[in-house]
Amino acid sequence: MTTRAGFVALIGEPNAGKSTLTNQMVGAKVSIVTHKVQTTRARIRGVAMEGDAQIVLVDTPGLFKPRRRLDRAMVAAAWGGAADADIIVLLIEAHRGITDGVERILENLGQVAGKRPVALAINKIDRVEAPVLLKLSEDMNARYDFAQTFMISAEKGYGVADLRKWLAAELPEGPWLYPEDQIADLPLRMIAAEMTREKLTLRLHQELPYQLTVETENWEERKDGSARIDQIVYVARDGHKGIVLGNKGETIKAISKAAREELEEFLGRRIHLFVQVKVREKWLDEAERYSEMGLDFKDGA
Ligand SMILES: Nc1nc2c(ncn2[C@@H]2O[C@H](COP(=O)(O)OP(=O)(O)OP(=O)(O)O)[C@@H](O)[C@H]2O)c(=O)[nH]1
Repeated sequence: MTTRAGFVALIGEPNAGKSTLTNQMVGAKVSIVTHKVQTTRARIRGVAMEGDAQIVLVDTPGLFKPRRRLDRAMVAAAWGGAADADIIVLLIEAHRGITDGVERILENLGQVAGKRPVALAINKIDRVEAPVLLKLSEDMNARYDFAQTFMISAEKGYGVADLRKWLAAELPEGPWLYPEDQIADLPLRMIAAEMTREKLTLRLHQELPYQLTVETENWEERKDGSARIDQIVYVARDGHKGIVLGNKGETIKAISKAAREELEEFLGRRIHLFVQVKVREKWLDEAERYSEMGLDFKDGA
């Protein structure tokens, strides 16, 4: 059997539908979809199987105009993800057309992509009429030599199977990157970490969440059908630890409770969630950890 495997980077403006598409392709709620922009900080990988191919989806943060230091790092991260990938998929919104943001992406695309194939996925086709869609497809293809154009609705699932099939066929031959029996578990651990991170984002000062990371360290199934999940929130500084813990641990307790409730609803069973907060010194300098998460801070940020 010839197997194929590789990385597919989804790039696009905030809200283009990258998380929705990842979830649709993988078949599980891997990254948390919210109506707020720029919620996806780290690259969250979902693994989609298509025949003998393993498609590792890299869900990049939205590409947007950098303002602050961390914003610039996030843009670098988004492009970093694309630069590492075997295939790039540029996701745009059908009803918004070629926005300034899309223009900016197009400007850099050739350089980042090099010889890698770039597919265009026009998303949210449920929101426009066919002539608008065809015109947009023509205009985009006049600006860049896309390997293929897909018209999809990530939300409704239209066109997603075609995209997945095409990606599978384009990926290089090679062994799978994740063992088959781990694929089901992998997204769950990420989902659990994402849920906690989302609660942290909602609860804390807006700057802080970008500087912390949540990892699911342990997942233990219990005989009574419940599961014990241990997570660690890594922060950059001692001061941040205090903020995350809150007065007498109030903040972290509230966050854990909210995350546990969402997890229980998502999984449909009882969950015992234990969240610890730890300082990872020089977290911002740990290039290795960043690249693990898909964040690349080398770009002068
Ligand atoms: N009508 C319609 N809405 C969609 C479709 N796909 C996604 N959306 C909506 O668009 C919004 C943004 O989707 P996300 O998947 O969060 O977008 P994203 O690109 O991951 O956003 P960031 O992570 O912030 O960069 C959500 O409200 C989705 O429900 C679609 O095919 N049709």
